[in-house]
Amino acid sequence: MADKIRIGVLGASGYTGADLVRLAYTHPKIEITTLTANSHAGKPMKAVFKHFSHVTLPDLVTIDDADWSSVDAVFCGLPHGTTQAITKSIFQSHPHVKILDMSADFRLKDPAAYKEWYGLDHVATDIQPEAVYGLTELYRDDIAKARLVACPGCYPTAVLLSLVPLAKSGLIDATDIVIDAKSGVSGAGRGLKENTLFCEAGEGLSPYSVGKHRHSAEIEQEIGFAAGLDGLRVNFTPHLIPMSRGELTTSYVRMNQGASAADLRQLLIDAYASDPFVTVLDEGVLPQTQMVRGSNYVAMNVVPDRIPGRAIVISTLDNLVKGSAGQALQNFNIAYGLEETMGLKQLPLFP
Ligand SMILES: NC(=O)C1=CN([C@@H]2O[C@H](COP(=O)(O)OP(=O)(O)OC[C@H]3O[C@@H](n4cnc5c(N)ncnc54)[C@H](OP(=O)(O)O)[C@@H]3O)[C@@H](O)[C@H]2O)C=CC1
Ligand SMILES: CC(=O)N[C@@H](CCC(=O)OP(=O)(O)O)C(=O)O
Repeated sequence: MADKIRIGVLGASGYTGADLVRLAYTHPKIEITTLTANSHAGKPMKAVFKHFSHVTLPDLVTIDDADWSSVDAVFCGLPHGTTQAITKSIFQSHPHVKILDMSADFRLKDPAAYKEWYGLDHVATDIQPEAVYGLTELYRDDIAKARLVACPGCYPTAVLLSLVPLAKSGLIDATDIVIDAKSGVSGAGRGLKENTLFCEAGEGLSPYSVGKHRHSAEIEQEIGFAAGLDGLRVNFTPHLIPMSRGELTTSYVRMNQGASAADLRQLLIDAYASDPFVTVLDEGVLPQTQMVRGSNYVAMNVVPDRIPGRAIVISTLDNLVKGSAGQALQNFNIAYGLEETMGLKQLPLFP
């Protein structure tokens, strides 16, 4: 392998693309060669983002002007729906390129489910079977062999890391899960949206997409696989909170006969004993977004519910790092046989 792996980033003028560039810039095995944008095409990165004022990066170009033969890997931070055609084109015309997609377009295995949740026909169903769901800690072996990695959504990453081992073990009843989730505003992307304006998102807390958020489909798919259940349903309610990054999910679960919250916690400790980015906190210590901000870490814990037979599982991550760009880079490291933590070792930012 050449000393450096040349990467392109689709959607580098967006939040996930820019955070990928931020992390990749100091990665010892990466050379950033191509950055694309839509409305910002033609501009230097430092004209779009103030935090890139100190470094030299390629200027933003349109997707049509990018040369894919000069990259080895592509990270994709495009809105869902705009990802499929370009991914398929690169995948088929440049067999040496690996693609790490941060959008939702290749996460759902069933094209009918994609149509149901995203309201669009999938235009790359022929390459969908090649996509590996990029929840690193659960699919590491498949990611190592994949050319197309569909990185999970930010909420599903927090929820699934904390619940899949429990659902798989049978310690919880996978058919009775209620998830209360909260996200910082960057989760909605950089585009102008009225509910994300400072005056409208600040000093407020808003539930949204109640009973119909599209991440329900991903969560149900993966917990369903883990529990061996078809047609599983979960209750998932997201909220927008006035902070720029970070999210926290609180899952209310019913335990199967005889299990305790301590058993659930011990199972998570054992499941993630050798995973560098998953921290099961000490007994009684509650996850907070401040534990993970700006880092690839996930912090989680389990506490007993006052209602007998129930437990509360809390998980937190940074939506732009472990929830998207960081996990994509972690998957890139695995796909290229590099140390999994390369470029991702920075501790959370505090305060
Ligand atoms: N934000 C988050 O926390 C997370 C986001 N994701 C997913 O990652 C993807 C990117 O999200 P995010 O970075 O937040 O989004 P942003 O809205 O911040 O950025 C979108 C990027 O895509 C470009 N773009 C938009 N439309 C087109 C188009 N038609 N053709 C080509 N390029 C286009 C934009 O270019 P320009 O600005 O120049 O117009 C920009 O670079 C989405 O699929 C999102 O759902 C996944 C996990 C977490
Ligand atoms: C606060 C906020 O709006 N968050 C986004 C989640 C971002 C994400 O993970 O989106 P994808 O699944 O499309 O990749 C949302 O709820 O839609």
